[in-house]
Amino acid sequence: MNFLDERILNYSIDKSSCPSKHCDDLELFTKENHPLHRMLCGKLEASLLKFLIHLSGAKSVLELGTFTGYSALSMAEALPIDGRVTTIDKNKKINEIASKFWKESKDGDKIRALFGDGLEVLETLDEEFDLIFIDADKRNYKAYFDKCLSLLSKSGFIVVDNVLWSGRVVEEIGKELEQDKSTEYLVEFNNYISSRDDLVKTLLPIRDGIYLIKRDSNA
Ligand SMILES: C[S@@+](CC[C@H](N)C(=O)[O-])C[C@H]1O[C@@H](n2cnc3c(N)ncnc32)[C@H](O)[C@@H]1O
Repeated sequence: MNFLDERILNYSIDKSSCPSKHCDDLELFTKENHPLHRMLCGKLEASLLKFLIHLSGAKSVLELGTFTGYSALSMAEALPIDGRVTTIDKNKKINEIASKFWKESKDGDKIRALFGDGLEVLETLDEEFDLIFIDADKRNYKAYFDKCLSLLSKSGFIVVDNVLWSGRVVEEIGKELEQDKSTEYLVEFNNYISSRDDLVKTLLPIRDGIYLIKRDSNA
């Protein structure tokens, strides 16, 4: 869900540095060919991810939830030549779309795709990441976060998508909107993050809610 009026969203996109035409083609292809295209992070969030990479000088990015490879390619475009995006997804089939578009992009060879259950694949990694983008199943958000924190470089940060879950996180359980399991996981996750004094965090009501989190170096 977008919390912004569509005209304001489009105006913001128009005034931002957005992913390339190649990413636009991938986004369009996904919209025309995949029933779950709403899972795409979209232009404005991709623009924010790119900006954060430029701002922080991140070189090593980890993503949980590749889908058709849109956010991975957007982030790869912002990385220096020796930068790398490692992206994990359990669904190898959708990844065929990602691979096709990545191969056609000059930035595609910065992307390494790993397949399997997110938590299991995370256990196999023993390197540090400057930016970690969590955008997979909501059930495992807390477990992903805890593991990802241990893989973060000293000045690294974590971006977590969909934390407002179309606004359901503020609905009272049993009232108006039927609370689904994912809402419960997200409410728990958001409470967990906000309760931790060792973290600096800001929750942005952009698109479906984006949590930016890093260790508090003063704590
Ligand atoms: C919201 S989509 C990712 C969208 C992508 N980041 C983008 O913006 O283009 C979520 C992805 O998480 C993957 N996923 C769900 N559960 C998973 C799990 N347990 N392990 C790994 N990937 C998982 C799904 O297959 C899906 O492709």
